[in-house]
Amino acid sequence: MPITREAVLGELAPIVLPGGGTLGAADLIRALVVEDGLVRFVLEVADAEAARAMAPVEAEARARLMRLPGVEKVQVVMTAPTKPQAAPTLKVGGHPTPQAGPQPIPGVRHIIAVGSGKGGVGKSTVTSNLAVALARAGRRVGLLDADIYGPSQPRMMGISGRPASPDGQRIEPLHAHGVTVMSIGLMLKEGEAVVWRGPMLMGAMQQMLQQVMWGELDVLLIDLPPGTGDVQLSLCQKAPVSGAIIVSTPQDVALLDARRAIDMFGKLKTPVLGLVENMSTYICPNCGHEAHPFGHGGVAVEAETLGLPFLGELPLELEVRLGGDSGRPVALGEGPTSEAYARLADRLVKGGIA
Ligand SMILES: Nc1ncnc2c1ncn2[C@@H]1O[C@H](COP(=O)(O)OP(=O)(O)OP(=O)(O)O)[C@@H](O)[C@H]1O
Repeated sequence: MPITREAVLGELAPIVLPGGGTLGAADLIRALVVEDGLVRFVLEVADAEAARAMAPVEAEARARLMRLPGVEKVQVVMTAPTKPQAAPTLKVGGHPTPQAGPQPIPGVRHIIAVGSGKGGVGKSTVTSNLAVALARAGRRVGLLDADIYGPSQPRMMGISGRPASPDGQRIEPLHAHGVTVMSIGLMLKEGEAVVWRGPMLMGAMQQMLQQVMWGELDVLLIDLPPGTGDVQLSLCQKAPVSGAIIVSTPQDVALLDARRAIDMFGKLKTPVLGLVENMSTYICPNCGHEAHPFGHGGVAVEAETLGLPFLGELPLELEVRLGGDSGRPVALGEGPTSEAYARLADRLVKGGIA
């Protein structure tokens, strides 16, 4: 049986702290990730001295979790919260400011999150191409790259450079192919985000949503990190997300992961708009032969089983990768893939969500 977050939290909550009280009541667990046999989380402590005092708590947490069936590895990191900055700063990733529930982004009509159960299924490719297809259909489109662990939109959309901030508070997004673009990758030094904890991710998401000057947009697409984690949670808590699109390849394993992602959006009360099958049909550029290297139709069947809309199939095509690597999404041109994206865009527009 897979380990659940609830089981992990249930195991950790009763552990007694050195100064009295319990771990659960003190709310010190951050960035909990439960993935296959691995459980990792951050214990937030006041300072180095508190961290030393917490060593037995950490040991007990490890021991308790290792006794849970299915747990193979436990990673615990203790960190002290960063001190609040005195002046407004453009530093991305500070603690979030208190916010009472999801807050609309002024000027932005719809927010669509693009997620996937696992990495490498083409989520970023789909997001950039869909953004371009929507812009070609006359929509005012924004694209936020929130894939904190592997931001790829600067490369895929062909943008670079640090965004300007005229007043030190608001951030000016960049523009490419008719789309307003912001990537968390443009604000960070390489490798920086990898060490971020839950609250810092929340702060960064809040900044990207509220401090970027998005202007008037019909739709803002958000390229999420793969899987289910703190960024997804922050986004759905901080912004009124109209819905989520789940990208998957036809392979079963990807589908299993996709199901987890769908489940998470359900728990976060974010409607799943539908499933997209990427890397579906392969059309040989030389002879025109159609093949299905990863199987075919699995995502449509899964969508039906789950009672979710199937939004379309996107071919596996060399041009897609070349377009992504050169900063010119294939949806800018003509051909079967571009047409498939135009159909997907049209569906969203006709559905009144883009
Ligand atoms: N339909 C496609 N045809 C050919 N290549 C594709 C297709 N979709 C994606 N790719 C290529 O597959 C690789 C992974 O795609 P991408 O980065 O979009 O995946 P991802 O799901 O966003 O991954 P991650 O979340 O790990 O960043 C890229 O090199 C991309 O160009």
